[in-house]
Amino acid sequence: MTDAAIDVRGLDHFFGEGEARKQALFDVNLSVRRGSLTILMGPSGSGKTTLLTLMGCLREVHGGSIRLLERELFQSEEVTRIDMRRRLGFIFQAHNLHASLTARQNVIMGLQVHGRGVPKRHAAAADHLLDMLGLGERLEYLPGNLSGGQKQRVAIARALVSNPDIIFADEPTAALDKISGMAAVQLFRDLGRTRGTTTVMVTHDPRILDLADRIVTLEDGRIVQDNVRT
Ligand SMILES: Nc1ncnc2c1ncn2[C@@H]1O[C@H](COP(=O)(O)OP(=O)(O)OP(=O)(O)O)[C@@H](O)[C@H]1O
Repeated sequence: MTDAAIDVRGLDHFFGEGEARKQALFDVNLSVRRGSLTILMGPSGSGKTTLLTLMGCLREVHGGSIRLLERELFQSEEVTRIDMRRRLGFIFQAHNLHASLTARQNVIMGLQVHGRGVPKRHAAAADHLLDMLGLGERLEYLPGNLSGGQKQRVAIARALVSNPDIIFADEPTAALDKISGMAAVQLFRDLGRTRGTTTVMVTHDPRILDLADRIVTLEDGRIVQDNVRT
């Protein structure tokens, strides 16, 4: 097994057709070490989300190569991408919790969509993660009775409960206060150290930069800075 969970080579990406065609990524090269925590930064429109969604098999790769967990995504079949997505955890700003399900049930959904595990262990796994994220007292709450930051933490627990190989997160701490934001990112770091989980996270949050192993900065669709921290 190679040390790279993700290996991006010569990646270009375009949106639109004809006159409206616009290049969003230019010759991006990035190798992400297994178990590491990488932050993607850069101004609005620099291509962070485009890169994250390409690596996360949520878009088709049109030019260049992405090897994800040793599988090539360029010219891959949709069925390969679906299969790969089962090994990934996604955390987006729009947390999309089910309004009629409790915090615990929302997290269990993260396992059921993967068809993973033994059902009677699902609740224990969900409770453990919610507890680690400071929501041990809110297991039975519906999303409508949770604050924005609490909902975001439920979404984080839902992404982690299937024990993904890679976590892709877009501004996961934006709705969180400093302490819960740091705790969530610390959890990603710990999962990297203990389980080899790789995290790639887009953020503008300066409070968590010190927790990253690497900070990659994009501008106008290109990597302009790559700061590996020791
Ligand atoms: N679906 C789309 N159709 C057309 N253009 C798009 C689409 N998605 C992104 N773009 C363009 O691609 C470029 C990169 O966008 P992207 O969302 O990846 O940037 P970003 O760095 O994530 O920005 P933000 O921090 O605002 O989320 C921008 O110029 C954007 O307008």
